[in-house]
Amino acid sequence: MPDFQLGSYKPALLASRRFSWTLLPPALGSLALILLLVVVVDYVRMLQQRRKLPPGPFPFPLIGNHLAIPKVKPWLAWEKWAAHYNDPLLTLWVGRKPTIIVNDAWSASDLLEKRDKLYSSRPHIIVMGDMLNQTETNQTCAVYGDHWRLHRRLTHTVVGSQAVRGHYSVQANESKILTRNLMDDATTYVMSIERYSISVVSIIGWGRRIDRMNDYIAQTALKFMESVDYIVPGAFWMESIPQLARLPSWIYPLPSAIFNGAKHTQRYFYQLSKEAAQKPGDNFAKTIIKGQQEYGLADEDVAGLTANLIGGGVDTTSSSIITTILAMCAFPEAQREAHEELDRVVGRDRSPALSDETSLPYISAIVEEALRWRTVTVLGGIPHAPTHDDVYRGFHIPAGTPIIGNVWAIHRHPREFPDPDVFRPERFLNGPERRPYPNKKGHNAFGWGRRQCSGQPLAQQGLLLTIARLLWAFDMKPGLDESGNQVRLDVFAYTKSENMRPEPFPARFTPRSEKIAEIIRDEAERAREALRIYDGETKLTMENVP
Ligand code: HEM
Repeated sequence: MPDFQLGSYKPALLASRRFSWTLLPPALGSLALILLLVVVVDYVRMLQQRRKLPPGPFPFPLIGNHLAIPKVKPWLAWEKWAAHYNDPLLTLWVGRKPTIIVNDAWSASDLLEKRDKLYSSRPHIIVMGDMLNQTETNQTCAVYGDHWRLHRRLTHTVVGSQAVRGHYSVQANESKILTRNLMDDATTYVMSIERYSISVVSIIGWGRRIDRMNDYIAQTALKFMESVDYIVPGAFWMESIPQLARLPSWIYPLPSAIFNGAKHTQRYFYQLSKEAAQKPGDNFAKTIIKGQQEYGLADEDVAGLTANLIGGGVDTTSSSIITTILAMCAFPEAQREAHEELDRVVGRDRSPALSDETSLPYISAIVEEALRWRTVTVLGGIPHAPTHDDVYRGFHIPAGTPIIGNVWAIHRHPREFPDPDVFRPERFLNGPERRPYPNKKGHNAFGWGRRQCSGQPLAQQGLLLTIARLLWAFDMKPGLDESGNQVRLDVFAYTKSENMRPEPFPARFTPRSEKIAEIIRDEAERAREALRIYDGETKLTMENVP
């Protein structure tokens, strides 16, 4: 009779000087049996834990709901699943661990705003965290604690509400150039908007203006931003089975390829910051490099702090502007109201200025509605996680559980936003269309509680001044097809990225008068002169970084 006990085989195997194949099948059998037992015990644990968690699809052992999670725009399915289970909270098993998806504003606020002392950490993230070497060194992924606080404080010095007043003229000048670019060539309006967003943060971060869209840093930045999709549950097997990330590279080369690439990118951003520190004038990189020793920052921390200006601020801002253009083309009555307000407050003989901001409530409402209507960060950026176990509505939420706000569902809930796909700035005016919402702002485009977007003041200031200027300048209309007919716009045609934006659509930007066209040209020229102090090239590339 073969012996199926691994324990008794071990000495036999070791003692045997010549390997005997006859021993292998029973040994493997025993191993398989033990593994099976481990899996069964673990599955029983999962199922017991599941009984105390919010509802959700039934998980498989080891892989949980990995196969059930749609690989494209999963937020659409989660909105439906929450309705199916009749609960705004939904549990998904990413491998052996639960993730909670929150599908309405009030539950999200209960957890992430009212209990923000508990829910302001981040879960252990394998790909975007460990693989990209960001778990310890980047504010976006760092766990709640002193190191994260230091990062947040430093970021605040450059994009906090006080600091951003100092960036107004850079944003205003770049938006004047953007307006002229749209007037001159509507076919490249998306690229012009991206150049504008990158240039603003590049000047603030490294003191260097981006003049061309094919600029090396701009292109590197755009590539860098693609990593935002690494966070979507179900995107990587490694997230479901973290052990895969520890396999030797000759078996599974992906983890080390990602890690080495990330280290290289961090070296690049560090060197870029060191280079910027030598420039005349102020920039964020200079401040951080100067304080590196005093704050005890590793080179990777410096890279993270500076690169976050791009990672956080470029795609988000560009996509929100493009969304607003889509809304203006698709909902001309909102555009008419905006023009009426601008004509009344600003007139057509000068462009809007900082002092007009408080007198343009409808334009402000357009910005808020655009952030609500098609929120760029459709899953609220990066998941939160509680630092301790918690009980909410009788559910037991273990420490470290990823909590994802499904902003797609939250911002389209008909209770808060009737006819949610209709663009109605009136929702954000203090009139009858304003519905109760758990926070004063009336939406969560910038996240929740202590973790909410550090760059919000910069983003809001830039969006308001840019949208006001574009609306003052142009009649925005859908582009024309080959037969000269206006194209039909699809307000649901959005990319599948977690930082979503409209699929490309043609648009026309017609100056609202001859005089306005003249002002656009004149202001752009003067803005270009004012920004000349930030001109300059860098020889540093990813290929030659030391
Ligand atoms: C329309 C523009 C923007 C939107 C919609 C947006 C949205 C978000 C969201 C949803 C989060 C996650 C919040 C949470 O976890 O609760 C976030 C975090 C963050 N954002 Fe933004 N963001 C924008 C612009 C910016 C800009 C301009 C910067 C910097 C220049 C920036 C830097 C950051 C940083 C550093 C974090 C991490 C905060 C932390 O974990 O402590 N963002 N953003």
